[in-house]
Amino acid sequence: MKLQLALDLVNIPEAIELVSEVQDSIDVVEIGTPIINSWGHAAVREMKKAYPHLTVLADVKIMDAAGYEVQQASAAGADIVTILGAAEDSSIRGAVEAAKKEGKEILVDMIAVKDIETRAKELDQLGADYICVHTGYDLQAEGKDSFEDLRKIKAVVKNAKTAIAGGIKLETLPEVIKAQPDLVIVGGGITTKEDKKTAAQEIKALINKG
Ligand SMILES: O=C(CO)[C@H](O)[C@H](O)COP(=O)(O)O
Repeated sequence: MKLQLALDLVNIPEAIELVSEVQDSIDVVEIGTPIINSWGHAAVREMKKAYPHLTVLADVKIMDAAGYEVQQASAAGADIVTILGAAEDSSIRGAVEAAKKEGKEILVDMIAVKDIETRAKELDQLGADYICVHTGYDLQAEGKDSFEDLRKIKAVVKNAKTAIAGGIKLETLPEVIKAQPDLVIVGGGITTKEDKKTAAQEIKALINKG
């Protein structure tokens, strides 16, 4: 199990500064959608330049023109690029093809997908590298989580790696670990803490215990 730090509500210098505190505990650093919407691919480029040893994920949440979008994010330095599970199959195929060509990976975000099991099976066949269950901020505010969805996709996915995102913190991590995803994505569970280094270390230690 790997740990991905999601950076959403910071600017580029703040993102780079924050990673300096936690880099020893994380495997992947995510440039979140709000950062990319505000500052573009420059955020991906700057992060990769600052931490070439870290895997950088660009959370561009692609919905269309997938091959082009993957190629642009890859050129900026992204190692993993996200696309929405609700996108057309042809877009998923385009994203997977473009990523393969660049030696990158695709993470499919299942946010707002209603029939998680059926779509996860299809995405697995279409060659997704990761399939990620995700409770976005708006549903987190209604008290929802993705633990049950993770168990559902784990039961049907044969080739892709699995991931989970959305409101995960130290207290809820044991529930996540039980389902054994390949990638655990944590944003606020680290970034909102006064002592981010310790928060990341504690989360990583629990993940390493498995
Ligand atoms: O993609 C996202 C929101 O759309 C976030 O990056 C993801 O939900 C992880 O952040 P948090 O742990 O704070 O929920």
